[in-house]
Amino acid sequence: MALFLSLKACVPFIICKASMDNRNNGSHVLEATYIRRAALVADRSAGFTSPHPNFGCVIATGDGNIAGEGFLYAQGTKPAEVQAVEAAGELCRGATAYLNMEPGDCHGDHTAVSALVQGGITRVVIGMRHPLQHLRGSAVRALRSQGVHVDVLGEDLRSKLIEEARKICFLVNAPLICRAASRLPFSVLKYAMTLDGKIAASSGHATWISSKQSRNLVFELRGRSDAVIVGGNTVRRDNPRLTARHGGGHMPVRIVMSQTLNLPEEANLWDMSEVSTIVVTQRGARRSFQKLLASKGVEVVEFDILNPRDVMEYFHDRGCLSILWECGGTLAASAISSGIIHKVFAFVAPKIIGGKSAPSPVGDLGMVEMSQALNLIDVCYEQVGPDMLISGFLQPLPDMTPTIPSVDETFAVDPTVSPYESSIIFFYKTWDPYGAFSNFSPHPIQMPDGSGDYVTWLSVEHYYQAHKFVGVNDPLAQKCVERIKSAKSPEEAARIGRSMQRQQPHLIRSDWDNIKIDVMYKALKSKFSIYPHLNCMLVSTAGSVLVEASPHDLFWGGGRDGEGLNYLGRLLMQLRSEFLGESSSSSEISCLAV
Ligand SMILES: NC(=O)C1=CN([C@@H]2O[C@H](COP(=O)(O)OP(=O)(O)OC[C@H]3O[C@@H](n4cnc5c(N)ncnc54)[C@H](OP(=O)(O)O)[C@@H]3O)[C@@H](O)[C@H]2O)C=CC1
Ligand SMILES: Nc1c(N[C@@H]2O[C@H](COP(=O)(O)O)[C@@H](O)[C@H]2O)[nH]c(=O)[nH]c1=O
Repeated sequence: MALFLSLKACVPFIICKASMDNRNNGSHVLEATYIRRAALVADRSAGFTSPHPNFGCVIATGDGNIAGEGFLYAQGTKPAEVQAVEAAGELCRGATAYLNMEPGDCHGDHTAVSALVQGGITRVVIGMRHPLQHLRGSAVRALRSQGVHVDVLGEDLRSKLIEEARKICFLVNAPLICRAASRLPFSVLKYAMTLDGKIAASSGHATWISSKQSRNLVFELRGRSDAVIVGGNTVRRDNPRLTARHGGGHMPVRIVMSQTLNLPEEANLWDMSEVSTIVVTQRGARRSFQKLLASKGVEVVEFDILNPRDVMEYFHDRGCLSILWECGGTLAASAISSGIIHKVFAFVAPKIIGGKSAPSPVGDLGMVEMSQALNLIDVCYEQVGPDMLISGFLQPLPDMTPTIPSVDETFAVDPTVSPYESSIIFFYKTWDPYGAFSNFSPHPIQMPDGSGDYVTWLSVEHYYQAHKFVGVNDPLAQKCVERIKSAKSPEEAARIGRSMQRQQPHLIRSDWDNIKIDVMYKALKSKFSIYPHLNCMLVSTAGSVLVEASPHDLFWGGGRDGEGLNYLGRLLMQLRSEFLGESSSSSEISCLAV
């Protein structure tokens, strides 16, 4: 089938036994191979069951053999991980489990996690985190807390091969990702056209443009969808059945969009014996015809203004993950203009029909220059019988990588940030728009000293640097504290602190690595509590990810390419959350500690 074909093109069918050496040579051959396989395995239920989150699990032993596999057949059936562990039996001990997606602990019972832990799996490699916010990160945390080593692609493992494998994981769960990110079902526009770009002759006759092989593939595409949708004119012209005759099991619901309800009284789509049909229409349209449809068992849903976006939002709320649009060019143009089409499958038949008025796949989009054309992304070309299938995305799948690399989830630190949040506020130099977030900003703070008296520090940086040496029983360390405290500028304080740390590492307090986050947190809390305008500025960024754009500080900053841990940004987000009254317990602070 089409999506499947695209996957097949990317994934070797026969996964060879890969040697363990591959794992250590940095190229991630083994990880990429087995994750791709897990994604393919995850895809096996497609067409048989209603679209659902696709999970696959592959268990590989230390010598590179596959010991067990499993996939989630349908919601509510045995999890992929449980099946794979059962299949692998004793071979699970010390083995690695490859999962295309983080298990979704929907019911709080951690079935998948428990199966892996009890089976004796010591390492889990995960293709992508769960896209649903309330499940995201939960299984990763649970596995790690039980001593299982977890590597998430794109976070803990990065390379070209890993990127390609991740992409396949995204493809396998594209509908879920879209649904989670946009609250719309994943919409695929499919059409068959002649080589001269017509979807019918000028008479409207269209059977058939594409070959039998292509049409069989369309049945499979339908089987992978929750619903197939056409416009009123296609019903009038083609009298389609829109059933999935692919020998699978799943049949999509059929949806007709018609404003006028000027539809035939007898039509294949009103035959509800195999599968049901829903007609969506404009409020008040042809009430008598609505009654006729109702008498045949066809559900009619009225919209105030019938447009593709409202219809898709409605079907999202009815639980649809994926919709196949098989309409003509009029409705296709309207759907594309509304921005709800994610992917296109175009079957191009080597035929020429001509005809000035013969319809084309997409009607008017209001574009006048080629520079306005929509460019497809991740385009695949596959030959299907005599036809060529060209597929690609009209909009990129939302990136599931945490916006900042995280030991834990940003969301856990600050619930105002959505995992799909694209808005990032970078700060670094004090003169930048959000420069006041920098520790070098000239905002003195008052902090209690050892005896509880409040002492003024010229900046957060002064306080932080000095505390590397506070409490160390050495006169030189005490001298360092004084020197840093009286440094004229934050830069000077940083310079003294860093050079003393390099030159005299024995002067650094022994617990520094454990307490440095807490030291910074206290200083920041003071700064953003003392200055109301700073507090307002911080709170005003709610919902955005804060990243200290330091290219070289990979602990406090985000690094040049996002490789830094961005602890300063995280602490600020945590503080922001606290100021906003969001719950943020002290345990969250300690969970930030590396
Ligand atoms: N080769 C192929 O892949 C395909 C070919 N075809 C061919 O295409 C031709 C029909 O194309 P076309 O007329 O474009 O048919 P469409 O399937 O695009 O139907 C258009 C109709 O959709 C309804 N509609 C409801 N809401 C909207 C909206 N917001 N925007 C636009 N339309 C809306 C209207 O129905 P109403 O008038 O009832 O209110 C409108 O007339 C036929 O000849 C058919 O054989 C069709 C599908 C696929
Ligand atoms: N003509 C044409 C297609 N047309 C689409 O298929 C519908 C008919 O489906 P069914 O009645 O179930 O066989 C029709 O209304 C239109 O949506 N599809 C294709 O793959 N290739 C073709 O050449």
